[in-house]
Amino acid sequence: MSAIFQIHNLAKLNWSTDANALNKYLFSQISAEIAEPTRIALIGASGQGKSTLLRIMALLDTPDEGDLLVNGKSFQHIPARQWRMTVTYVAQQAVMLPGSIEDNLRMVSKLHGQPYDVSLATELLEQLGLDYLDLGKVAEDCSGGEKQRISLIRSLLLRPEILLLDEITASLDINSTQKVEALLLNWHKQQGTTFIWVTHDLEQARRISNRTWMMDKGGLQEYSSDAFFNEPVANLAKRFVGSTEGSLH
Ligand SMILES: Nc1ncnc2c1ncn2[C@@H]1O[C@H](COP(=O)(O)OP(=O)(O)OP(=O)(O)O)[C@@H](O)[C@H]1O
Repeated sequence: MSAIFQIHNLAKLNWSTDANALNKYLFSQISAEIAEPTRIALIGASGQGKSTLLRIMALLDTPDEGDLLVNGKSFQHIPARQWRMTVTYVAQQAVMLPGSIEDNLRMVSKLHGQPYDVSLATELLEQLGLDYLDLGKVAEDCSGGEKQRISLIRSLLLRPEILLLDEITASLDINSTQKVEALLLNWHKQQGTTFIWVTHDLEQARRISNRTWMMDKGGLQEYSSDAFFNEPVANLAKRFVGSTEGSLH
């Protein structure tokens, strides 16, 4: 049986035209395989290309070299819209579609020709503490944290096989962050959805993952989260090269 997701020798050229730029590539020779449903924390210092890698995985940006395969099929043979129903990106800055909150929740299913699951939407709104919202409210008028959670629900309604989560709790308070983490851990358990979650919060990375991918110096290293986070903090810090943002307490 094919792996759920494969990355083969992926590279993205550095767009800097500065002849003195240190590296030709933002990242290169990135390979990884997800053989079974997995919870992955993607960590690394700012500017390493974590968001760019996720966006390429969702075909929102193009790789300069290499291949991506979902269930054994290359991205070159799958229409982007179909690909994104399987590999769905949730952005850090949630963008609301025009219309109401309900329009937003319905619209994505409509765009992808899937029935709108109203009971699931209601359940997810409740689990994320959004059941107080008037669904007729203009989505654009919601707060940043509300938009973030609406956008996550919008993506979950597609029931993708792989969720790419880009710092999705960065604008949330602790209470809402806990709700998002609990919902996604439960969703993974119930639905077998793989997620790759970019976070700068190493405590969060430890809580939500069983594998850790670390981007550093243009490459990607893979670890078991148990092994990675059980190391002495000093070693961890050394591995987290160049980063001043890791916050393991
Ligand atoms: N071809 C490219 N595509 C995207 N970014 C590029 C490219 N070439 C150079 N860059 C630079 O590399 C960095 C990539 O940013 P990106 O958001 O992917 O990194 P990140 O690891 O997610 O950072 P952060 O943790 O700060 O969000 C940016 O500084 C961008 O200007």
